[in-house]
Amino acid sequence: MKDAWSSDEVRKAEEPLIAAGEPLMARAAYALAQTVLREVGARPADGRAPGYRPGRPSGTRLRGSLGSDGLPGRARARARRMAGSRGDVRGAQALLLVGPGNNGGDTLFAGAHLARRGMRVTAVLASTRAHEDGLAAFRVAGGKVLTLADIRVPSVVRSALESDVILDGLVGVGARGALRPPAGGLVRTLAEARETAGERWPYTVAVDIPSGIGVDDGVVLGPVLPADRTVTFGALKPGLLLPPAAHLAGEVELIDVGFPPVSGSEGWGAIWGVTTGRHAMAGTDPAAGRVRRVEPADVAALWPTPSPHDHKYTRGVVGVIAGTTTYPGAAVLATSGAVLAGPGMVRYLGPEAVGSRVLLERPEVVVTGGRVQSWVLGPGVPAVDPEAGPDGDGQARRIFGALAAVTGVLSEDVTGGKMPAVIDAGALTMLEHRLPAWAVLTPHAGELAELLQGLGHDVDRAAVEAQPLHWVRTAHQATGATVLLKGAITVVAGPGDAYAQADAPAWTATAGAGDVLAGILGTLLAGRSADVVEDETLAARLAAVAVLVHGRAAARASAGGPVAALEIARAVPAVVAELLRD
Ligand SMILES: NC(=O)C1=CN([C@@H]2O[C@H](COP(=O)(O)OP(=O)(O)OC[C@H]3O[C@@H](n4cnc5c(N)ncnc54)[C@H](O)[C@@H]3O)[C@@H](O)[C@H]2O)[C@@H](O)CC1
Ligand SMILES: Nc1ncnc2c1ncn2[C@@H]1O[C@H](COP(=O)(O)OP(=O)(O)O)[C@@H](O)[C@H]1O
Ligand SMILES: [K+]
Repeated sequence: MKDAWSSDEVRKAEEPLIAAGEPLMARAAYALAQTVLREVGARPADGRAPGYRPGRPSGTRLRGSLGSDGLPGRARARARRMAGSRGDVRGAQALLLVGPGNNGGDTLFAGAHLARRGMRVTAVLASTRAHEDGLAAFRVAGGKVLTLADIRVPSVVRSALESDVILDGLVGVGARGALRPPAGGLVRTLAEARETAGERWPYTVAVDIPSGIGVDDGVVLGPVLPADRTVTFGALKPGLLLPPAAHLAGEVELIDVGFPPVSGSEGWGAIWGVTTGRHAMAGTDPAAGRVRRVEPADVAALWPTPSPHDHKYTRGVVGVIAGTTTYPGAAVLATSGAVLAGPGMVRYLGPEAVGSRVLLERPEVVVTGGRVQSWVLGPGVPAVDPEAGPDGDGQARRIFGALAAVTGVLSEDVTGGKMPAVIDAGALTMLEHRLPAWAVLTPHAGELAELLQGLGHDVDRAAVEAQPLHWVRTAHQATGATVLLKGAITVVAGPGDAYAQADAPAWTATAGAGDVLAGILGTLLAGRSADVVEDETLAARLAAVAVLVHGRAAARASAGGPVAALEIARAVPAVVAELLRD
């Protein structure tokens, strides 16, 4: 599990370490410089750093821990390797964008390392203030210092285009709001120049965060220079995991500067004396949990893996109400996703003609009613038209019945107990009662905007995409349900922690992929139905696991090319097997 720390949390972690005289900035700057030396040293003969591809997906890679001398272990090993190819970086050019705070300080100290290794390094100070010791060290090492006030933006752009690498050290966790002038104007112009330059633009490294992103909520309120790599210190920040900001961070490299290790809420509680697992944090709601990302290594502990004592009914039965005679494909895709994620059984409820098509693809599906341990409601079922009333071959009527069980309107004697559910597509327009956290809404941005409009919020698709965490949390609070907002980075929030998953290739944006996801999640909820009802934070975690498995299945089926939704479902068993084995 990857955990992001809010800017306040980072400060609280730094305070005692700084008070104890730990050289945090020296470690940060050293590791940053090693990264730059590695990237510049590996550049091809044409002078461009490798790996720059506009729009390539972001990922997160963790660095090694600190060595006994307080320096990051792997970075040290790299430094020795670099010594053999020292000439590689000599004469290469670096441009530093330097702000007034410690983020600028990190950048100046890193620039001093680069200059000592023979690089030609220029720092552009965006403010009248700069980190004094950093500036002194940079000057002593032979770095050239310019101020934005003296040289003006067009000359910085020219200098950028002549450089091999740019370091963005304007603001870090001390940032508040969009970048203000003159830094804002500089970054806007550089971002435009990058668009024009394409592949000719130098390798760009963001120091701690890309300056201008919302550190704690991932919003992008103004200009940001997209980075190829972000070297972040101590802990990940929510804005490096959350859309839209995470799309601007490139590859994220986490440098251990000596913060205490944290794994999950327990470790966190131990550090801060918090025992509830809930804590003031990132994002917009101080009562909400942290921002996290489920990783492949987390899946085995959460996946409902059968034991020798199980039979099909103990493993969980998924009930799918999806598809109509007009949209039969969604029924095939949702049941396929459910079956191939490995439940005890899948029941399908719907028009006979659709059931027959489901059976052609998946003969394992049972097309009669009966007890289920989770519902998958709505894929391929049209939105309810208030004028015309329920329709869709009786699917809306069936969904209203299932929702009555999920919301607790029907007595448990009738329903057989509390019932988790995936509520997708047309079923999102049929919500009449408050939902439990073990009901998971799975809208895309347009559907979430419509849902929120129905709840009285003035919001459209673009607004949801601009502030996904905020609106997902708002929808959770308004409905009670766990909410999963689908996208290139899928955001999930329920009671407690939120999750931001970036597992799928862009080819996944294809009709029917969401239906498969609904089926996979249905199987997870059925397999762990008792647990999700017991622990109201579990549905969000399982939803994040479903997104991870779905994304990896899409990547496997795509193999870098186009992918059809049914092929995503077909790739699920191999992906799950691999995740359970590792
Ligand atoms: N505290 C420490 O010892 C360490 C801090 N570290 C670095 O220090 C950074 C935090 O440093 P600071 O707290 O000094 O803050 P920053 O350097 O992130 O930024 C604060 C400065 O930027 C200005 N600023 C804030 N918002 C702005 C905006 N929207 N537009 C333009 N200017 C804006 C502020 O007026 C202030 O002068 C981290 O991100 C990290 O890079 C690292 O060196 C690790 C150790
Ligand atoms: N740019 C993208 N990159 C990766 N995955 C994406 C992207 N856009 C959408 N997705 C994923 O594709 C799926 C599309 O689902 P959805 O919009 O519900 O389509 P449908 O209703 O046709 O099944 C979701 O899992 C979503 O997270
Ligand atoms: K920065």
